[in-house]
Amino acid sequence: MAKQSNWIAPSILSADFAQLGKDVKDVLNAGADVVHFDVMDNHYVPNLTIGPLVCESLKNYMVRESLTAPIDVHLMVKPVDRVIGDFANAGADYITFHPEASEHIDRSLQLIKGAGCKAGLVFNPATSLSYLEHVMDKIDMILIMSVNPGFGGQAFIPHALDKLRAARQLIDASGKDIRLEIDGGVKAENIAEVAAAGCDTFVSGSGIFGKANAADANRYDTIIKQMRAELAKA
Ligand SMILES: O=C(CO)[C@H](O)[C@H](O)COP(=O)(O)O
Ligand SMILES: [Fe+2]
Repeated sequence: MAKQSNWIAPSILSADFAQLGKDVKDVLNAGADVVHFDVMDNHYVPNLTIGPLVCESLKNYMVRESLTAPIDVHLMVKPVDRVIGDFANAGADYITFHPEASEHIDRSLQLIKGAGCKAGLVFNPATSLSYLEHVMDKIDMILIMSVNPGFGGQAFIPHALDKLRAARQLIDASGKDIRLEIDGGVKAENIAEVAAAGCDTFVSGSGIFGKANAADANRYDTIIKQMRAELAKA
């Protein structure tokens, strides 16, 4: 299966939550493709962020503003299953979870698909891709973490590039349309190298929102253009 089109996925973890709708609208209008929505529970990871209520508000706002980008919910929660329906009802398009956080990975995937969402597994820097062995036919996305989960603004762990290459081989061998996403420390400076390793979906939080001047409605144009230009080189 050929690599899918490149998607830039701003992580709203680094947005201004006091004006979340506006930040999302402006970054999508600048050319971003997906809204990456980080859910942290202060249990699976040592940080606490946002839940289905915020997802629903954001989805409703996006519908009102005719913004059609998918919402990509990255669950960093344990247990996983109880919140799947809540996020599906709140408008999630993709729901990904960490296999270590689920007692029954196949059941969690079934719950996500049964709720009408696309499903994916997330791999921490030290988590083996072997969790994929029996579920390749049930997933739509593989997310490789290039930082340990829990915080934005961390440095990219280079070993993630080897993991991307290995995941790309598995996807190509499966012949399935599975997106390969990276998350953590992605910036305009390293996005081409990440793409060359086989990635097609690029989460970036501080690399996008950290660069902006809050007063300027076109504040994300330059960084998104720069990322696209780098991707064109890969
Ligand atoms: O899942 C995450 C952290 O667990 C975030 O999506 C990620 O850290 C994005 O932030 P940055 O691009 O600043 O590293
Ligand atoms: Fe994330």
